[in-house]
Amino acid sequence: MSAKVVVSKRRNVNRQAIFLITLWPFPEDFFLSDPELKSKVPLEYLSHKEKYEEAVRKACLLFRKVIQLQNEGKGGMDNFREVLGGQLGSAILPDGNPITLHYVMFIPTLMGQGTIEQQAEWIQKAWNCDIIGTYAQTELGHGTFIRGLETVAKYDPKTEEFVLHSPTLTAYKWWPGGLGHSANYAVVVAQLYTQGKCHGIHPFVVQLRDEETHEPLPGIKIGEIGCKLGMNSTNNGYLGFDNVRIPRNYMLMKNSQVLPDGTYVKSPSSKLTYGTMIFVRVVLVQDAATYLKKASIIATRYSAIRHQSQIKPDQPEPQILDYVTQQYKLFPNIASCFAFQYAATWLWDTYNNITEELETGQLDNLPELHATACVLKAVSTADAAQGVEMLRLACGGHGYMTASNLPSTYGLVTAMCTYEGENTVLLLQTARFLVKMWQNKTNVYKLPTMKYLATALNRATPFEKSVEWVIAALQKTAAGKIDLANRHLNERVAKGQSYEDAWNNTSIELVSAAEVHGRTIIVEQFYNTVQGYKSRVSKELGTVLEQLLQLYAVNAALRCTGDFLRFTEVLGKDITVLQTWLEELLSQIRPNAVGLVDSFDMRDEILSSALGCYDGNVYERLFNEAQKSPLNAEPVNKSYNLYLKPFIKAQL
Ligand SMILES: Cc1cc2nc3c(=O)[nH]c(=O)nc-3n(C[C@H](O)[C@H](O)[C@H](O)COP(=O)(O)OP(=O)(O)OC[C@H]3O[C@@H](n4cnc5c(N)ncnc54)[C@H](O)[C@@H]3O)c2cc1C
Repeated sequence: MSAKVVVSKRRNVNRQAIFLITLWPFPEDFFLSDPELKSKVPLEYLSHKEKYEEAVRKACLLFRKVIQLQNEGKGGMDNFREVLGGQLGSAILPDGNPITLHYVMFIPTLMGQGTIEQQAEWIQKAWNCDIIGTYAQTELGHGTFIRGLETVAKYDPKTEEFVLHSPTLTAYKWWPGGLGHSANYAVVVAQLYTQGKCHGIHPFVVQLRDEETHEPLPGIKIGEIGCKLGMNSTNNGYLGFDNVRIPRNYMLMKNSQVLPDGTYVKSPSSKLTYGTMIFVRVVLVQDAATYLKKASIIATRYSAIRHQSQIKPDQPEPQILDYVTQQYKLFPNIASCFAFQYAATWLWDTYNNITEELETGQLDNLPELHATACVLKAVSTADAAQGVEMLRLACGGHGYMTASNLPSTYGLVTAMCTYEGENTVLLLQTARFLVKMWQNKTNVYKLPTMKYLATALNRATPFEKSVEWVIAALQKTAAGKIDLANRHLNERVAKGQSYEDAWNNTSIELVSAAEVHGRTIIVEQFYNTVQGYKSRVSKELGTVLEQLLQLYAVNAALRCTGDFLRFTEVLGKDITVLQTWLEELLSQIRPNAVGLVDSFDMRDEILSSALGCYDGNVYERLFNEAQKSPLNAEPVNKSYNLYLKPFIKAQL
């Protein structure tokens, strides 16, 4: 039953060089060679409960090993990032990790919003995993509109305690990862009342379960929310409070405070509370790149193995990779992997620089960072989700198999479009900042990602076949769309609509303007990165990176031809040139396609895909995976005698 095939045409790319550009070293073997981190039965054959129990077992072992590495001085925070992210993390826990929120949200919120004393009290315990936390913000009735949250924290100066209460069913917390049965603490976001006045939402540390028995504490109503499209081991939970009392100093008070007598002291800037959310959005851009890389490797390698139909009647079936429509499904996604990777790296550096400024009280660049993180999170996760689905379709029927790992990768990636800010809502937030900047253009000159707005609209952009032209045309289009949306907004207000109604009525255009702005940033960062690399890498590698950059740019241009025709000098004949350019690039990239995805350097254990393995033994692996179905453990299933036989043999 062997169908040994060697994936061809791997030689043309300097694999090592791209690897150095895109990844950092990590002791994967330490994790992947541990038999205890492998599942004995494929997860899909377990019950919901068994899946959760298996995920907790593995998650505990995983973090124990990370802590062991830390104690041995091998690696730092990167180790956590790796086991929580889309590579090793999703390989070992393909349906989600019930402890992720502890590291991704609970600890960062303590660090970002706790006072020095609160950090001293909580962070060591959290790092040691003496307590396991989650972040409980979303409620059954409200997610996006956090000001509408209903959970109440009322201060009682007599006992110096807050009383947490869920006044309605819709006030129940709903969604937090690990909340169901894993965490024993949570940062809970609730409406703060003191001295008879509501001061809006604030974060509180709340103990949910007994530290020994893990039983829910009195007044805590807690459970898991049930099955989802994906991430079925993340143990997303619900939580209600029945007048639960916590000490005053359990409110995280780095920014706002409640004094013992109940006096409320306001935060110097409401923007300071954005920190954790921005951090996670920045990280998600990297995750979008990682998941898309995974799907691109699987689909591209499979396309080199799969032979189907005929291009010419007298010739053998070609590799499906030779069909141009197949190349169009695969290669723009490969280019997107590079684009998102470079955008993620740039955003991470920007985030770190601005966070350092915040520490010195300098808040000037925070709104731009917020707007940029919103738009990049929205565009990269939406494109990655669409890309993974496209890559799944590119694998035909076998892409629909769980064994391809494409369905569960889609489950993980599409969730990112919703959590940490639903994408449309994030685009509207960026649009709000763009409109503000547009209305006061003198400010725009100072902002690195938006200074183009000051001049783009009036700049001539005669068509030429170059990435520089695509960037200029995208900038002009973004500026044109913001200008038009702003005009329509003002016209609606002039006709008597309230600003809020006018905003809502203009929101399709606003979202679209923000999206083009995001694409402009991504192409620009890709361009800057490739220019920077050119002098440092071999000529051949420089050429391949340039081809990928061009492909990403021309594809971005072709995705908005309608807008280009409206807002730039481009003509119908120029679109034909763009189309031909795209086709030329597909054929130039074809010989390097497999080498390029190999350069992402993901091990077979991380891909977890019968279709994507390095050796190309697709059919053998698919067949072996099928043997793991519990139905194949016996030749005749009992349902035959119980139902099928009586049905077939029935004398009607
Ligand atoms: C897998 C997963 C994990 C999660 N983990 C956590 C967690 O750990 N902790 C936590 O607290 N929460 C968590 N969440 C919740 C998540 O943060 C929310 O689902 C998300 O913020 C979206 O809010 P929502 O569900 O209320 O959607 P809604 O806001 O109800 O969105 C529904 C629709 O309404 C639209 N809409 C809403 N507001 C506007 C507006 N102002 N303008 C235009 N359109 C609008 C949206 O675009 C969308 O199309 C998780 C969610 C998922 C799916």
